[in-house]
Amino acid sequence: MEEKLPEDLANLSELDEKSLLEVLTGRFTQNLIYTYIGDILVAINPFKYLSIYEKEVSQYKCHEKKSLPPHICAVADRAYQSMLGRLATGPKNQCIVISGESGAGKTESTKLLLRHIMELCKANSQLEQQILQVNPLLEAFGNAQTVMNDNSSRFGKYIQLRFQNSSVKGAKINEYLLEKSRVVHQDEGEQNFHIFYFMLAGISTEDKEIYGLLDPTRYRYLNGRFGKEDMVQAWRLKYAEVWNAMDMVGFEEQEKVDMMTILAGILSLGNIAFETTDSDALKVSEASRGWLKATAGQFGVQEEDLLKSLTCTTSVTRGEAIQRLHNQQQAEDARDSIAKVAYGRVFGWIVSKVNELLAPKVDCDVELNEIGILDIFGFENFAVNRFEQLCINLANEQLQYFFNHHIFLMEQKEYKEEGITWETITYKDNKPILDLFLTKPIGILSLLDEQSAFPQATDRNFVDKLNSKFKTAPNFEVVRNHTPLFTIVHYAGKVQYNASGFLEKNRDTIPANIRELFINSVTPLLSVLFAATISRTGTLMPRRAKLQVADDNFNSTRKQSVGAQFKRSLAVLMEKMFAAGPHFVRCIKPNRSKQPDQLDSKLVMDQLRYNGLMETIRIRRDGFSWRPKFREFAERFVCSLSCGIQVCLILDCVSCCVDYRSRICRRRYLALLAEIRRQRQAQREREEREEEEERRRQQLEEERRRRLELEQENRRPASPPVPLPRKKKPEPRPRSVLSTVLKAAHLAPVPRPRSKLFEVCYPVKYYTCIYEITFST
Ligand SMILES: Nc1ncnc2c1ncn2[C@@H]1O[C@H](COP(=O)(O)OP(=O)(O)OP(=O)(O)O)[C@@H](O)[C@H]1O
Repeated sequence: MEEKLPEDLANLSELDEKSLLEVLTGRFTQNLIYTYIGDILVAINPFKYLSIYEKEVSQYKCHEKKSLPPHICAVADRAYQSMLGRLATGPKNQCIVISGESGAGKTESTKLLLRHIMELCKANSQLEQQILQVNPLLEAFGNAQTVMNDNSSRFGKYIQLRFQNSSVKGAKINEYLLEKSRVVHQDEGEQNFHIFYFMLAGISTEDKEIYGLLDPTRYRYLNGRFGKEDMVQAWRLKYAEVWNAMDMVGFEEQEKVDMMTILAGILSLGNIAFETTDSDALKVSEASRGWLKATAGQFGVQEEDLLKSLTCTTSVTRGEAIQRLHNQQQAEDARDSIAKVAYGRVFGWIVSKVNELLAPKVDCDVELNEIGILDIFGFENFAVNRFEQLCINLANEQLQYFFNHHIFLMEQKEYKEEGITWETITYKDNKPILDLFLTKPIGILSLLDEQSAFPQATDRNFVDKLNSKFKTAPNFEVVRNHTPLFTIVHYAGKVQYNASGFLEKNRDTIPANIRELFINSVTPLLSVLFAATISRTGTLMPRRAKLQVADDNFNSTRKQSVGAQFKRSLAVLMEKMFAAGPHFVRCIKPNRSKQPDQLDSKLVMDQLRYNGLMETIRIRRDGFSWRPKFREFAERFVCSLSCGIQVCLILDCVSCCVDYRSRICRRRYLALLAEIRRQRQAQREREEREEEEERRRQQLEEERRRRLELEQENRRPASPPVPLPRKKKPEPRPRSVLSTVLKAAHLAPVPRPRSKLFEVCYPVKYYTCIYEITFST
């Protein structure tokens, strides 16, 4: 019989790495890939089909956490119910953060979450189908085969699902940092973006001719390699799926044709090679003359203009156009940067089209709640780490900070507020690393921007600046080398960065002559893409092209650097996430060879360690890891009392710490009652005093009136009048009994609309639950 292993690591009796691994390995062997740490889900990638996503997932609907085995659908259910306000009160918007290294299963988890949320809101309308079906399109253009993962997302995404009450009304996709450099270069064992292979495999012979496509092995940007027949067959099916998705998203025929033509143009462009002549001039090699002609045709521009934009740069200084001839390296860089920009813009445009389609069609005054799902690249540490890795690792630092904030800071703050004796848990606070990156004016990104603004500055200058500013910083290490290297000690380990190309990638400018060339292209989509502006967060904003000349605003407005755009987009993302109720899924990769039923203990332990999961287990184990639903909790522990004011107070009695908690609870409750009684007694006494004084005043008034009458009758001069006692100013009343009581009990009132029967509900934050006290008078 199979051993019953704990479903929640917070319940482990022994907390050491050995027992932790034993439980995870044991569960993995039994195909139990999901395990809880309190309310956090750990998911180990099975690398094989499991039948746990079939009919039984329908049980994960308003389910009690303890009644069903841990599952990704439980996270979807919890987020959905919280968004509807059916669980403990808190922010209505929810966010699910999925993290893990490449190939750990983030994207699969995202798809499962989306699918289950659609299931929960009984989605079968067109919109819900569209939300699920845009995935193949995004994956085709944004994913690629890497050594870590055959279907690796080469961009980060935050999907915001928007709901009106329980039904989904729209969605928005925010994309982050598409790895554009993959278009022109892939490391050994890796491929270009899927779409190139899908297109070459799936396109008909007739269309191949129309788009000017040749044998796939002839393209340098594909490393001259293509797939075996079974692979090609799978790509063919994928191509049909992408084409369907484009129809469904609402791409016009012309747009689809243009898109394919641009992709074909990118492939041809990659084959243009340059050589120097005897006179040191640069020219396109004889062998690639045909490729130049093909590219110009596919991009809808003149061949000579394309050649000029590759071999020289034109800049305008004081009204005078100055031409600078490129050397061979510069011409190759210009070629590659056109390919990267064109591809990046096609991708940005697809995302904007998808967002247009999925935008909520409701009045703007309708309040929509949101569930956001963040699927973003994991921490990266390669043999050579470049600008892209720096940005990716910065994003991961930011996410780790968000995780720490919720799991350690907020949790321990709450215990402190509740007066629970608590041994502080130390954890790796990565705020200093974030400061190292983001502080103005001397954070790494600010210094990079500063150097990028100097045309003469080099990557070496940038690293020298870093060395001089941060040589004593604890998370920075100077590397003495002729290549511009530096090391950052990240939360997940040391990463050495090679700064070659940092300034150019950060500037990411398109020379004005290239932009002008493409704006004037006869391929309408290309023209729109190059006329588009880029928002401060790096989002492409397509607009109608000006067909004659590039508009000068582009050059005059200060373009944001890639680093600044990324920093801003992270800040916007964090703002949204900090305002939402968080849910965490930590994906773990069991082995590097992507094999089922194999678990490499060291690899798993490393991931647990750098994700901070050991500390998380401790805090969840020693703390209050179980946060029951309000209804579930109320059914078990409700008690009702009444005494003049009806007080319905629901007390917390979770099995652990029961005595301690109930004593504290009772003490507070008695103090609350005593305060109510004291206030009422004081009020009664005050009213009695006021009544007595009023009676005395009326008596004196009566006496005085009678004396005056008597004096008038006797026609004698009146004696001096008896002064009337002054009407006393009423004693200041307390604001109200309730407000004083609530103040004494440290509670905050929540205003509710007044009704005939005055009723106010007060949320009482107590340990890990939110309760309601209802006072009715
Ligand atoms: N729950 C699962 N069941 C079966 N297979 C899975 C599951 N999760 C992941 N896989 C397998 O692992 C592969 C990698 O997963 P996925 O693409 O989700 O990783 P990732 O963390 O998103 O990686 P990257 O950061 O590179 O995009 C999938 O293509 C799939 O084959």
